[in-house]
Amino acid sequence: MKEDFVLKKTEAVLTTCLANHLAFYAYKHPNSQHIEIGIQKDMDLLKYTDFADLDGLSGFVMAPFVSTEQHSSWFIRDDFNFSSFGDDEIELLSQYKNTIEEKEDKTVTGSKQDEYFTQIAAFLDELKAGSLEKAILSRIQLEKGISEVKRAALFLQLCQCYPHAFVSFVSLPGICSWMGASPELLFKSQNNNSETVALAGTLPINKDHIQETEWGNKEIEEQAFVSDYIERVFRDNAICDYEKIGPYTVQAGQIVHLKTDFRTDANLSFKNKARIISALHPTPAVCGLPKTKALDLIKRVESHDREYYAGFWGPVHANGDCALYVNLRTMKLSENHLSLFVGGGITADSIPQKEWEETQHKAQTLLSVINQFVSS
Ligand SMILES: C=C(O[C@H]1C=CC=C(C(=O)O)[C@@H]1O)C(=O)O
Repeated sequence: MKEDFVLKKTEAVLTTCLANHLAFYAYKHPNSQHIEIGIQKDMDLLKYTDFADLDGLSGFVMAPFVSTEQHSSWFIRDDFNFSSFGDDEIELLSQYKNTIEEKEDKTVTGSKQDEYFTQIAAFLDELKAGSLEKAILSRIQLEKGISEVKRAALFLQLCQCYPHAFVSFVSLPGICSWMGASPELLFKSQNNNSETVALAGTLPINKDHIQETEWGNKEIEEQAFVSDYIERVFRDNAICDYEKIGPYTVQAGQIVHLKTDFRTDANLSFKNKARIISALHPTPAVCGLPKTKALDLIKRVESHDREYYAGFWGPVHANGDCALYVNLRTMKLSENHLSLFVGGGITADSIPQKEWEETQHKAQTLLSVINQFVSS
């Protein structure tokens, strides 16, 4: 009963924010159903270049895959924070309105299947020549748009369907709006404990007991690249004392991944954390190895701008704690379209058809929920 009341109120708050063009974020952590909402009163959003500049602030970051003039790293202040619901908040919220109108994204295009196969062939040429070990190829799947009035309900449904994911919805009126259910932590720090994960390798679920999943060499190797990279970042940042658990199999919707957890209680200043975050991002789970060569290949071959896909997002607290997740299983919401961004790690052993199917499975994470709204 109380739960229903909170859900209704959450939906009403988000709907009011959307109607009044207020910049907001909403999210739930993995393994929690508690939804946090933060709303900024004005459109004076903070563009930051160095995460260290956010020291002492409380709000939410949304960082792109690569910072460009069009796609900045944003910080949204939590002028209103609706973690506990009183009676007067919606009333209070109605007093704030931005006049910015959402622009229709005219550049929006999906990736065609034959284009994906041409691109993967270009990736494989480079990988087989040995100039790099792994690179992530992504594509955009275009779907029909969801009207603004249904977006809050869509977010709540995603929260329900993916209890183990970081589910998030960010709306920056006149700039962009994204929603997703990420299985991948980039960096979390709470009470002097810091964690990250190496998540890579994908197979469809086909067993009742996921721990019995039989992983092939390609997946084991691509996940090991990410683990090795994290250990290198820890070493470079003088973190010698850490716990490493895995790799083990985890479920993310109808697919499974290999995951290794890394935890340390090393005393990290906010500056240290900022340095580690910028070294981790973009990890070899979304970019590749070596990082600069993979970035170059992605820029040359992919025909779309990744924007905030494979960037990171999450809350930052005034005491220096943060919980940042890789922006995966995600979509950009435009007036007439949903752009689902999906990708996968390509190595010299990749089989193009299998990689294509993997991106289809990943798209299902959001599609299975979206479809309930399109038909309703
Ligand atoms: C790049 C994506 O997933 C990454 C995370 C887990 C498994 C992955 C893989 O098996 O390729 C990717 O590295 C995506 O979902 O778009």
